[in-house]
Amino acid sequence: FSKYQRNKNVLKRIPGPPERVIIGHMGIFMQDTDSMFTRMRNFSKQYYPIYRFSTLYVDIVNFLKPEDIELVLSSTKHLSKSKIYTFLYNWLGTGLLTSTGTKWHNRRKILTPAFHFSILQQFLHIFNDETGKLVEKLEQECGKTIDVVPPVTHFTLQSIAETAMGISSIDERHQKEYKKAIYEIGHIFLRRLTKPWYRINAIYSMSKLAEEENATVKILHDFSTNIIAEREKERTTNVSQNMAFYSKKKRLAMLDLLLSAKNDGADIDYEGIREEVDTFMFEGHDTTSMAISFMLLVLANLQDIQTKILSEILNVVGPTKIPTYEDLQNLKYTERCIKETLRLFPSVPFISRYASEEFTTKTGYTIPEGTVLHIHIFDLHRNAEIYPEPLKFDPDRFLPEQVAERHPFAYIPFSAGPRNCIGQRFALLELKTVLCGILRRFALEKVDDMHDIEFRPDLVLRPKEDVKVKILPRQQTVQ
Ligand code: HEM
Repeated sequence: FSKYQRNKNVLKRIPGPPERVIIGHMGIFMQDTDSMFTRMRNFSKQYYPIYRFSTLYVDIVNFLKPEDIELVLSSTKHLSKSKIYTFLYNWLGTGLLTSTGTKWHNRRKILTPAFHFSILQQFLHIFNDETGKLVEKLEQECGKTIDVVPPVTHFTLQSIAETAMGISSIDERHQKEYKKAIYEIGHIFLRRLTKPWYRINAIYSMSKLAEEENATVKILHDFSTNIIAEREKERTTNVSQNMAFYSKKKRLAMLDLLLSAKNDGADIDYEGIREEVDTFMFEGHDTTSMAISFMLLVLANLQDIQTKILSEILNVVGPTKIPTYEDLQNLKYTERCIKETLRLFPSVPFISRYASEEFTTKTGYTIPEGTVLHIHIFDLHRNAEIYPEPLKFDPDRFLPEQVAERHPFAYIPFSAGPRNCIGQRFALLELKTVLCGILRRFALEKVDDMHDIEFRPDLVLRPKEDVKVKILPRQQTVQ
């Protein structure tokens, strides 16, 4: 890399000379995607608090300071996602994650009630049942070291299918195919991203990679189409039971809400429903799966934290009782540990927007319209200026008095502002439920050091290798 100024208008210090500009030559794109994650971390350190990454075809400004991040995320002007999200269109269409403008606004309005707390309360028994099944599965692994990601992913996939989609279960074969396709689509996305010539649709569509993408998307779409068909069948054959399931206020879970909206003539057709099913199946299982897996890794590493969480669970819920919604709300220490896990291991490590008009950052740069804006959640959360000893796992960082001292945009695992994560309360509830189930039955022991974990670039924060934890039967002596 050479560090120099390319286009004075793109990133302009006010006052003073332009700086902090990296020009990427083609060499970077030819390198393997493996080192990309580490390279991004190095740039963030070297060029903090803001830098421009410039290539032949795009200018990206990278934001690392909460004050600047707030400007982007809280604004109603920069709500559009950047061009890289268009690489997901073949699979996700323009569902809630990828859409813009009126379409996004209307969909968000339709879908928000599906995550109301009265709906989430009704999901709790599903989280509890699925936790029971996960615990049974782990029981067979007692005494062994396992990669926790596969069983946890099975749990989160089953949970999102049963809750948001209202499906009773997904058979093992379809689950396997779907999980494999999700890994593949992430890999294809990355390979396309790092090859500039694949930005030109005409070239990409003739490539071997596009062929691979189409085959993978077919598997993913078959999966979502089956879910919709199954739910439609269940709705017509089981009307009275369905009505009893939902609250008297007639709030519906996600897929039922969309099917009803379509039947009532709202502006959504079958394709529209499928893009949301694809979006929510993915966002609703992969993010939580990584969060739970990293949480188990942290607890296996830090016995004192594990003991304290278990102690809180035993005091608030008890040794065997199935947790109620209220119990879970009272797990305050556990919640702080979940937050600290998502600080160190944010399931979505970066997000990207498009500047729809010129603005000036708090750090003093003019960002012209059309610039791609990258927000590095991973680096923000590990910034030593904001979080002293950033690698230290310290749940007290989330005590109200400590939170009050930080900038509100210093912690954004669920993004923030109008386009924040619609599923964040769903995720917290799921995480707390599964922790209750696992920690009361098993003691987790360290295998790998949590700070030795290396990541690979993907749609979510993924480890390069397994997340290994040793599972032992718990002697419930902690009080
Ligand atoms: C620990 C778990 C989770 C984390 C860390 C997380 C994080 C995020 C982040 C950072 C975004 C912003 C993405 C962007 O701007 O590109 C987002 C958006 C979104 N999330 Fe989550 N998420 C989690 C769980 C969930 C769950 C459980 C669901 C669904 C049940 C969900 C559904 C969505 C959707 C649909 C969006 C797009 C929202 C919009 O643009 O209006 N997420 N999530």
